Amino acid sequence: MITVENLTKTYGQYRAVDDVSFVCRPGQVTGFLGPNGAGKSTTMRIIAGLTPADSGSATIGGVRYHDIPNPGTQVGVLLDASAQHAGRTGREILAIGAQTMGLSSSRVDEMLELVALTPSESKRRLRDYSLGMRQRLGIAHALLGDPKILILDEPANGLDPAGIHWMRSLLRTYADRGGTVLLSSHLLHEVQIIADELIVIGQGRIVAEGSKDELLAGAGTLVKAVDEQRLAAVLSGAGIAATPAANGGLQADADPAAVGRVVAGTDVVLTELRPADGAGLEEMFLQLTSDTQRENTTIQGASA
Ligand SMILES: Nc1ncnc2c1ncn2[C@@H]1O[C@H](COP(=O)(O)OP(=O)(O)OP(=O)(O)O)[C@@H](O)[C@H]1O
Repeated sequence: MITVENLTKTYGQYRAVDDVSFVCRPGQVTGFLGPNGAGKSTTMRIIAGLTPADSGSATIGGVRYHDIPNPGTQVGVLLDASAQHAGRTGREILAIGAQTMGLSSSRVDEMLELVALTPSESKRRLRDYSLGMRQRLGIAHALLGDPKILILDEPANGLDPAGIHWMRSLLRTYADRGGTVLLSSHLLHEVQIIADELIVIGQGRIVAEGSKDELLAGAGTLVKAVDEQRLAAVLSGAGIAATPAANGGLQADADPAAVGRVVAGTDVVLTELRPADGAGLEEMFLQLTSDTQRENTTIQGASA
């Protein structure tokens, strides 16, 4: 379990992390979302003992990162996939990691296989790796010591669609086996698929947190019909507010069952009816992290 309590970090006059508190639990993937400069990396660096906080605390299993014996066997960290010696080969980087953690060298081959880096790729120098290959190597490095906790900053960055799919199943399996994952990303859709819990940060402050289902529950319904004007009229007649959705159709301010019930007794022919999840997260992200939202009230999910 990762516990962050009232964490604050200031650079000069600028408060990069402002009284941030959250918990990441075993068996769950916690998505850490926020726009550029929101304070995600700084928070993760503090948790991983790389940046000192001004105040507050960050512990892993109740212990500060620096106080964990052989930390790589407890916590896997990937903050910057390029932050390795560029002249070393992928295999050398993993071998040094294994040696430092006192692991058998067979672990290196296991990890290379896990992240699908071929023997010939593993002999190339890091400077010749693509970003996606660096991410794969970084994930291999984070998993080397078989830790129960993973802290990953933008791990999907640079991965191709197959790579993103691969990472998603890897992290899902890891969490389902009881692992704790804290993962930051700009890829809202990706986080939406992968995460159980969401933490949204804007200008150093947490603006929303809770289970994904709770946070998206209020997103309403995406509904499309052959005749959308007629649909809009029917919804409006039933007292359901609806606005045009970004990719066609209407976003109705009611759950799908309520919308379906209203439409069922009319001549409106629906072509789509579903929870407006995708649009919901993006809307929420933009709304909660816009420049004017610094003083916004935190939205708390019940199970946070
Ligand atoms: N060492 C530093 N010195 C001065 N300012 C810093 C330092 N590190 C981070 N900051 C500032 O703190 C703020 C938060 O940065 P941080 O890297 O944590 O954001 P982020 O949410 O990870 O952003 P991104 O998504 O762009 O990576 C930014 O305004 C950044 O400029």
